[in-house]
Amino acid sequence: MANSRFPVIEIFGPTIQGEGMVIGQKTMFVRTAGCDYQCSWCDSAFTWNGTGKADIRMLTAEEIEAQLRDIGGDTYSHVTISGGNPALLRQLNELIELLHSLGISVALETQGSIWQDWFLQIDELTLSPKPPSSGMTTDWDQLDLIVVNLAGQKRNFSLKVVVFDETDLQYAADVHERYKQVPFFLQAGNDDVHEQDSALLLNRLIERYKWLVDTVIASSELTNVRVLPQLHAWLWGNKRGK
Ligand SMILES: C[S@@+](CC[C@H](N)C(=O)[O-])C[C@H]1O[C@@H](n2cnc3c(N)ncnc32)[C@H](O)[C@@H]1O
Ligand SMILES: Nc1nc2[nH]cc(C(=O)O)c2c(=O)[nH]1
Ligand code: SF4
Ligand SMILES: [Mg+2]
Repeated sequence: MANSRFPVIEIFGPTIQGEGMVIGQKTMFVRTAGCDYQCSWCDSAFTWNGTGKADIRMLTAEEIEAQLRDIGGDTYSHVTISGGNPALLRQLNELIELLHSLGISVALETQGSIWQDWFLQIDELTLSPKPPSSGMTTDWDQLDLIVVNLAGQKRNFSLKVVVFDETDLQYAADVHERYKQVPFFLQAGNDDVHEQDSALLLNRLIERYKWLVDTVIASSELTNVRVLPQLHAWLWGNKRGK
């Protein structure tokens, strides 16, 4: 009987996947607490900075699935696990296997800092290494290991780098060059994760996305890439649980 408990900070949806390789996919979200990074511009800092502590529930896979069903009823067949860094959770295969047994596909968002064997069970895995503006340092050996393991098993995975400035763009080009065979996504950074005026924020997000699109169009290093915004932030601003 699988009965590990996982630190869950929010379960929400159905919504649409706002980012990356399955953008637009109707999905539920399970957001776990805790992260081994502290990105300067993290739009989910409540998962690791203590401000979301009161919302954390230690749930088993069965309890998570029951809450997904309570909230989403029969309106979903896809679940995205995000965080924080869900790769901190060694037994998460218990949740993945339960969801798979119910015919539900599972996507995952992680920064590529920690490997878990259950990565091989994820249907759509996004690795999002962090550029210099985040203040974080990439562990290239670890990221190499993760990419080699996933590519070696022909898993469905991609790389997604959030870009705020020219230095981040060069980092993105370096990541893409290092892992040329991996589907590559660039994402415009939201540089005001506290703005509550959604109209004001939208103008800013469109402007940042346009800058990134124009810059990538002009780039000779970034050719076989896709450039995306965070669609959920365009629709719902910095609102949590969307
Ligand atoms: C909140 S993180 C959680 C999963 C994992 N820790 C990671 O970073 O991949 C999910 C995604 O949101 C992106 N993200 C976080 N803050 C952002 C921001 N201010 N602007 C754009 N993307 C952001 C991350 O780069 C990552 O791709
Ligand atoms: N709609 C929606 N799409 C997302 N894609 C990645 C997200 C994340 O926080 O990992 C996210 C999120 O928080 N909301
Ligand atoms: S790795 Fe992800 S969750 Fe962790 S601080 Fe960075 S953006 Fe936030
Ligand atoms: Mg998010």
